[in-house]
Amino acid sequence: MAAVPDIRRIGLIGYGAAGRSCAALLAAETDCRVMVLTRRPPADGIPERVAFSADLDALIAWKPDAIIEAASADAFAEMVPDCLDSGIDVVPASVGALQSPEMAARIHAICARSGARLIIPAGAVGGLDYIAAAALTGNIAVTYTSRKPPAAWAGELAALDLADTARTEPVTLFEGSAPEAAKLYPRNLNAGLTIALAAGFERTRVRVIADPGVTRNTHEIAITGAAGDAVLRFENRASPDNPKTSAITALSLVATALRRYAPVGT
Ligand SMILES: NC(=O)C1=CN([C@@H]2O[C@H](COP(=O)(O)OP(=O)(O)OC[C@H]3O[C@@H](n4cnc5c(N)ncnc54)[C@H](O)[C@@H]3O)[C@@H](O)[C@H]2O)C=CC1
Ligand SMILES: O=C([O-])CC(=O)C(=O)O
Repeated sequence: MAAVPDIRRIGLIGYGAAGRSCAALLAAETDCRVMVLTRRPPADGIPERVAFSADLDALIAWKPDAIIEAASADAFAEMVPDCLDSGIDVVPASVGALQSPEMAARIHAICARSGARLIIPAGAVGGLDYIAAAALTGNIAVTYTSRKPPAAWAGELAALDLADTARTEPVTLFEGSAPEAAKLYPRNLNAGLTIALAAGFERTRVRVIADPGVTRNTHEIAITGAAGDAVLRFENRASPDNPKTSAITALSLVATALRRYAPVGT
């Protein structure tokens, strides 16, 4: 591993709920410099040590040590391949973009060629180390259940004419595979695909529930297999700026990006 540089340079794609939190967290590290790629740089409230650009070439030319993607599945498809092709590691929030077999194959080919890594963060959940370890037995079944308050599903419930129903009872929006879930709900099911990457797509089932009985974004992962059984449950506070996104997501993205500098670490 290369020596830790005096100044750590992190790029950031997206300046929405998660992106703003990432920028603030990174700016609090005095030896970090951040360049944010966003279509509309803010006029004020810019944290110290944070610069903005609307141009991917400028971000890549700045030579960040790593880039955090915190924008969307579309932004992932538009920009992450070029970042990796330039030899820059990427920590993506929009992991659901890998539901597309074509995109996954393209990313693998680019990384093999450039030596860069796509480093998948735990994001809104955890326990991926356990799941990946248990999956080595070849005998594992995982059920992931996402329960969020109806506010996190406002647009989707309205489109299905289920907004009134979801005010009083849980509405199951989806049951099936993780890639299908991420394709159908790219802004809400990155966690499902993250778990499936650790467990294996064919071993992971996903349930998605808009639940008026929960106030937090609640994720349950039930694992059964040859190594043992486990149930993991995460009750995440939502980001104040986006009810779909758990606040822990930005913390996970930054922790993952900074972990690459640690000479000793998890
Ligand atoms: N991995 C995980 O566990 C989780 C992942 N996410 C994902 O993280 C990402 C960011 O989430 P939030 O910050 O809550 O979303 P947000 O909607 O609050 O912010 C996204 C920002 O990215 C910008 N953006 C989107 N597409 C773009 C493009 N093609 N080019 C340039 N800018 C673009 C938007 O204008 C917006 O400012 C989303 O893809 C979300 O689904 C969210 C929660 C958990
Ligand atoms: O933030 C969360 O609770 C999970 C989420 O939106 C996702 O997996 O895309």
